[in-house]
Parts: sequence; structure tokens; C-alpha cells
Amino acid sequence: MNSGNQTTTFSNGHSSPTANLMSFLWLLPAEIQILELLVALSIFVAIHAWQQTKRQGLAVWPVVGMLPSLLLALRHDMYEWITSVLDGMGGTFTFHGPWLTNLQCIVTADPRNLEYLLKTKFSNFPKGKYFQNTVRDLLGDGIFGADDEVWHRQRKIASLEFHSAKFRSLTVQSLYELVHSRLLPVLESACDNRTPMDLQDVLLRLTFDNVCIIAFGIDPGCLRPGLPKIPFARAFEDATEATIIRFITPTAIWKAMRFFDLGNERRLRRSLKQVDEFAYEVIRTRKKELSLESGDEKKAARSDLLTVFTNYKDEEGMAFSDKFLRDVCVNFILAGRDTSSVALAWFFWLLNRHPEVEDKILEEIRRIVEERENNREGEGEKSLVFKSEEVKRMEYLHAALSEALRLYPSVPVDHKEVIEDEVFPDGTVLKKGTKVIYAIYSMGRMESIWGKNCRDYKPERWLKDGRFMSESAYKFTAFNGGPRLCLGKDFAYYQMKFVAASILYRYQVKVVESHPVVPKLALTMYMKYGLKVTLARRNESKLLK
Ligand code: HEM
Repeated sequence: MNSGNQTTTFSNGHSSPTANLMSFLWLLPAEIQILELLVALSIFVAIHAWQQTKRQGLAVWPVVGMLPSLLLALRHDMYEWITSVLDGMGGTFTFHGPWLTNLQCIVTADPRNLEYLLKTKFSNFPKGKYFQNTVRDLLGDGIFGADDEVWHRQRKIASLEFHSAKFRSLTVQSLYELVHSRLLPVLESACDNRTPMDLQDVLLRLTFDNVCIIAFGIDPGCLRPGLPKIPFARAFEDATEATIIRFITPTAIWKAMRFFDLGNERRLRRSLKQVDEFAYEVIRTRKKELSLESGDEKKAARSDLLTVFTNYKDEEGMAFSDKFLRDVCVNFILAGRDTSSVALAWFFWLLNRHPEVEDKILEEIRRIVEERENNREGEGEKSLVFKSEEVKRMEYLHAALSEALRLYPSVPVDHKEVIEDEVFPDGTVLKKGTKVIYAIYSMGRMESIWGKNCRDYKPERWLKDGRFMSESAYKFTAFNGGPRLCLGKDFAYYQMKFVAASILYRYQVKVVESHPVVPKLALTMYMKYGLKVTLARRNESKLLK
């Protein structure tokens, strides 16, 4: 008789059914006992996970937390997965990562929480140490990851510049040249050759050249016939991709991989080397030019951000270091390159599925062109250039682009950290140090925010009596809100409208049938396989009547 049996009999004088079962189990060979224990453990884990699912909307497994669901979602569509969980949980849920990792966070899509976090309690929700440590190798102390004084100073300098007449004229002029001397010839040749092309790639090249002109005052010439490979652009893309992988890797693991120079971290190191070489070379050249340029007038004529930051001196007369200037430029490239280009790619894809929207945009363009008909001497169909006041009058196009951004925001999720214990307006308790993810993509798909037709592409929801009506930044969070509202918002709308109108006026853009369109997991919402399209020249007489 074994000890287990003895103990049970001793306690009450009778053997219970459980005791009998136990004694039977102990009589079995060791392998079967282990198997039985594993089955019992699995049943326990499954019941526990089921109970948690009922409570949290998502299975929480012992040790690994919600990681299995996340990994499964990563194989399909992570943004849709987050949306469905948020939907089921009323707009906010807690993500439990594996034990001993830093993947725990609160995920929210509730506009009340967004207003609280982005505006009301702004200073209690910085980007935080976790975000900064994760992106530091790529973004350094640049505006995207910075907090407090480091952020505030950059915001002030850049904001003054963004709102200056000089800067505005640089953006308008550079865009005009890029569209008319580079984009349209590339499209024209794709149209002549009847070859499908990746429109997302072409748009990324355009915005890359544009933002380099604005940030560095140099034109890298990414968008030109033959679409040459630009090592810096490739390296920049690799570096952002490798950085996002850190967010879904436990910190200790990616730090160990960085130390041993392995896998993703090796790729990041190599691509950063190229990014840095390019940035430092530009900074060296600019400093040399500025020191050679005689007279304040010539210096003042330059209006790119690098010049403004290079010339800046603080109260003690200290200038920024080269490393900091590198960070400023890299951050502005990230801000300006990947956002409006991917937004335009989703917009053209949506137009393909909604020809009625395209017709209305064309009607608006036609009206604007007709109004200046008498004024078009010397301007043929090909050379027509939209003036900035005409671009401003394109209200339906503005609505159609906003609607595309509502459904496919260029920044699909964003991140904050809690400094002091807090309670969100929806009652969620936040402990100091908690990470908060706000799910911008999911917000565009919430019935509670946009009504029953939230998933439909309907530019009309933005219009009242034909005029564009903006929405609260805490409902439509594509450009962020509060003190960290996107600095490039006005420029981005101008850029997207000018590019979209210039293309649509001349070409019908057809997405290649069966081309797969899915979002890629990245800091910005790229299409994973690009956007393969063919172009057909529009008949101007048809457009005008
Ligand atoms: C469709 C186009 C764009 C969208 C959807 C967009 C969206 C955003 C979002 C969501 C943020 C907040 C990011 C964060 O704090 O984590 C942001 C910040 C910012 N954006 Fe944009 N952006 C666009 C275009 C641009 C362009 C073209 C520029 C400049 C050339 C620009 C410059 C900035 C800057 C400097 C910030 C940092 C603001 C700060 O932290 O104070 N953006 N943008």
C-alpha cells in the first residue's frame, strides 16, 4: 500500500472516490502518470483561459498571457484583430503579455480616453522611457520620441518654421517641380508602355524627395525615369522595419541580440550605418556652405529645416550638435515620407472600389478648371498646373482623402506611458508606468464613433452644404491631437490634394485585378505588396463636359 492511500483512509476512515482514483493513478506506470497529469493540467489551463476569455474578451494563458492570440493575429491582420477585441470589450482592454516581459499594456479606442491622454492630462502621458529606448537607435532625441524640454524646443523651432511664408513657398514650389517635372513624366511613360507599376513605390519616392528638400535642402532624385535604387531610401526603410520588430520582442531579448549582433539587430545596425553616413555627409556639406556664404541675406534665403536648426543658438549661445541635427533630419524624413504617400496609395485603391466617388472628384476638378477656362492661354491639357487657391477649393477631394485616412490612418497605432496613477474617463485604472496604446485604425471602425456605416467609404460624412467640416481630433485621430498634433497636417493635405488632382485630371488609375492589398506591420501603414496599377490617359474633352 502506498502512502497516498494510507493518508486518505486515515483522515475519515472511508476512501472517497477521488482517493480511489488517486490510488489507482499511483498504481499506473510512471509514463502514464505523467501523461495523466499533463491532461489534467491542460484541462485546468483551458478552463482558466476560458474563464479569462469571458472576463477579458481574450484568452489569457498561464505564463504566456495573450501572446498566442497576438502571434496568431500577426499571421493574419493584427489591426483587424485589435479592432474586434476592442469592439467586444466596449473600446478598451488590457493586453497581458508573457510573464517577466514588458509586453503588458492598455489598448484603447475610446475618444474620451484619447482627449484625456492627448490634451487634458498631456503631461502625465509622455512617450516615455520604453518608447524612447526602443526607438533611440533610429530616432535619437528627435521630435517623435522626445518628451519635455527636448521635445518642446524642437516643436517651437519647427512650428515657427512650418508657419512661415518662406517655408510655405518652399513647399509649394518644390511640390510643383516634383509633380510636373518628375512624377507626370514617369506616369506618362508607364502609360505609353502599358506596363503595370507600383504606385505606392512611386508616391514614396515623390514624398521622399519632397521631404528631403524641405528637411535637408537637397534633392536625392529618387523619383526619376527608370526609378533607380537609392541606397539611403532602402536603408531607411530597413531601419524602420527593424525598429518596429523591437516592439513585439521582449526588451531583454532584443538587447541581447544587439549585444551579440544577431538577426534583426544586425540588420538594424547595418542599415543605420548607411542612414547616418548620408545624414552626416549632408550636415557637413551644409555647415560648409553656410560658413562660406557671405552676408546674412543669402543665409536667410535658405528655408529648409536643417539650416534653421543649424543656425539656432540657445540663450547661452550654444548651437546643436551634429548628432542632434542628424536626429532632427531623420525624424522629419520619417514624418513626411511615409505618411502622405501611403495615405494616397490607400486613397487610390479606395477610388477603384468606389467609382462614384471618383466621378464626384472629377466633377469638382472640372468645375474649378472651367471657372478659369478664359484664363488658360498657353496652358494645354498636359501643362495645366493647379494653383494653391484652387487646391484649397477642392472640398470634396479634401473629404475623400480624410475618409481614406479615417479607414486607413497612416499611423495605425500610437503609444504613451503613464507617469502617475490615473483613471481614464471610461473607468480604466492606470498604474504608474503602464503603457497605453491608442488604436487609431480601430477608431475608424467603431460603430459607437461613426455609426452603423462606419466601415463604408463615404466622403459625404465630412460635408455640410458642400463644405468640408472637420471632426474632433479625438474621434478622427489620424493626425494626433492636443499639443502634439501633427505639425505637417496642412502641408500634408496640400501635398495629397495637389498630387491626387494632378494625377486624376490626366489619368484613370486601375488597380491590377487580383493584386493582393493588405497592410504591412510597420510604423506606418504601408501596403504589404505595394499597389500595382495601370494607367489610361483621360480624354480631356470628356472630363470637361
Ligand atoms: C497624411 C499625412 C500625415 C499623417 C496622417 C500624419 C500623422 C501624424 C501623427 C499621427 C503624428 C503623431 C505621432 C506621434 O506623436 O507619435 C504626427 C506627428 C508629426 N507629424 Fe505628421 N502626419 C502626416 C504628414 C506629415 C508631414 C508631411 C510632415 C512634415 C513634413 C509631418 C510632420 C510631423 C511632425 C514634425 C510630427 C511630430 C509632432 C510632435 O510630436 O510634436 N507630418 N503626424
